[in-house]
Amino acid sequence: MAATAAETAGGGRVVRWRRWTFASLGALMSNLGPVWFLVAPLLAAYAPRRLLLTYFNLVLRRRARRLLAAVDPYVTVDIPDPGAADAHQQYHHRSRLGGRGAGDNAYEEVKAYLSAACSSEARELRAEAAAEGRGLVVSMRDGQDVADEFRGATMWWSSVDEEQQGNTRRSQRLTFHQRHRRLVVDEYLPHVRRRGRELLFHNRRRRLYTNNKSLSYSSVYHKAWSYVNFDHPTTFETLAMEPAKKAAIMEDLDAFRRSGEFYRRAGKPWKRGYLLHGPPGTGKSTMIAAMANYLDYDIYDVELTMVNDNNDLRKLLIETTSKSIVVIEDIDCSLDLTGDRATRRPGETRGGGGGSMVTLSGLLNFIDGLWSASGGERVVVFTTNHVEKLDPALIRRGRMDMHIEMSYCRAAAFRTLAKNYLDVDAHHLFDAVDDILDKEDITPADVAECLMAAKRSSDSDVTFSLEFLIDELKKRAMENARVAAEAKARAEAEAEAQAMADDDSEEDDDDYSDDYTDDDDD
Ligand SMILES: Nc1ncnc2c1ncn2[C@@H]1O[C@H](COP(=O)(O)OP(=O)(O)OP(=O)(O)O)[C@@H](O)[C@H]1O
Repeated sequence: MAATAAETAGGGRVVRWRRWTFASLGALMSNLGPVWFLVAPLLAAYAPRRLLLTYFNLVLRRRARRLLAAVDPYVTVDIPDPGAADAHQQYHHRSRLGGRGAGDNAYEEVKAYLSAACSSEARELRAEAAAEGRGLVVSMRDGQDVADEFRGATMWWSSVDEEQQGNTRRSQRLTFHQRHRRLVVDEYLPHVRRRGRELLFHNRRRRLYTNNKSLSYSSVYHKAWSYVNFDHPTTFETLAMEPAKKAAIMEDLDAFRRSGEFYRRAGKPWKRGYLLHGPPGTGKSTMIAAMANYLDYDIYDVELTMVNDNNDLRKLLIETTSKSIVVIEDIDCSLDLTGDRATRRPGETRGGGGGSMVTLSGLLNFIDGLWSASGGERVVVFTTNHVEKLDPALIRRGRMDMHIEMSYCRAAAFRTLAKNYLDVDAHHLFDAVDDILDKEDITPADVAECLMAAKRSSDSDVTFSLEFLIDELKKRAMENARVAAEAKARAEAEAEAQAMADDDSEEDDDDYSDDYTDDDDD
């Protein structure tokens, strides 16, 4: 009974506690009523999901993946758009600067590859104006797939847009069977990028760069090069030159272009040097344009007088890109070829005024040495009107691999100019023109100028144009003869004056030695 009373007393305490607890909870709930109304469904929906997710991540994920692989054996790789406002432009900026940062170009390269692949495959396409270069870039519309066969394996590509933190992120998605994983990583993706790079390179607009004046201080905003788009129409076909000589140059360029592997194996920089020499107007600049068009290269025209010193020259040349022609025109005028300017005081040049401190050895060291480190293919062209003035160190073989003499216009070169300007292959007046050109040294520039003038006078009359040309050539021949005669007379007069001056000085010496002897005698 006592026990019962105690139990009753204990039960009463419990009941009281319970009551108090429920009463308190009731009060709390009634206070939190509206909040609870919101929180309760969230708790109900979220907490178990969260718990489930945590459990899945900790315990089941690996097993689920293994299970999934058995069920779905396909692997996807996303190549995301780096998201730059103008990624295409960036591609060109980076790739033209020697391929630095090339890792970021994967998206553009894949897009270019797919542009070629998908235009025949996908049915819903998007065409955008190329940021650089010609025409349109065709790509897949979102949700479109294209299949690409590679070494017997099928790869699927699709273009996907995904929302990420409020931004739309575009990727090119590659899907393939997991058994092709090695093939994709080792061969297919490198193949896609290589082909894409080639397409982008081919599609780009070529450029003619000129160097800006070097600053005496370094500035991140200073651009070493400025450029314009290069659209020169000259080709080897329109270049007036002996056909055999022309063919030899084209063969040499072809061999160079194909020899990347050889240069790599031999551990030599992949470069080739050409020395173009000949009188003004024989087509040295025209030849450079023809080479650039033939090789599909950019041109870097280096004005050495704008370069402070060897260090600046090095910085300048290191920024030139692969597949380019680096040109130094009139090398005999731009450099002191007989002495090393490094021995001069800063700011002192041949004439004593301020100017470039680039030395021949600086230029040669760079061409021979440092470029090997930067890789890529480069053609170096020096031009001069006076090959006889050049330092042998500059023109020795191996440095300047091919010496090309640009000569006066003879019969074969005239045929090309007649075709270019008059669109004619044969004419009875050609023999008369050949006669003059065989005897007289007239440059292709002069012949071209006469043909232009004739064309302006009578647009379609070939006979009139050739007669006009013959008259002009005769006048120039006479003018040449007059200039030559004057030069000869001047040279003879100078020689005579020199001889007289030598005689006088000999007489003075004799007088002086006589006086001296007389004084001695005294
Ligand atoms: N071999 C050539 N073939 C076709 N056109 C030529 C040739 N040579 C000269 N010309 C014509 O003459 C113009 C001047 O020639 P170009 O500037 O190439 O000569 P250059 O030898 O470089 O002269 P310079 O030494 O004065 O720079 C060219 O724009 C071109 O129209």
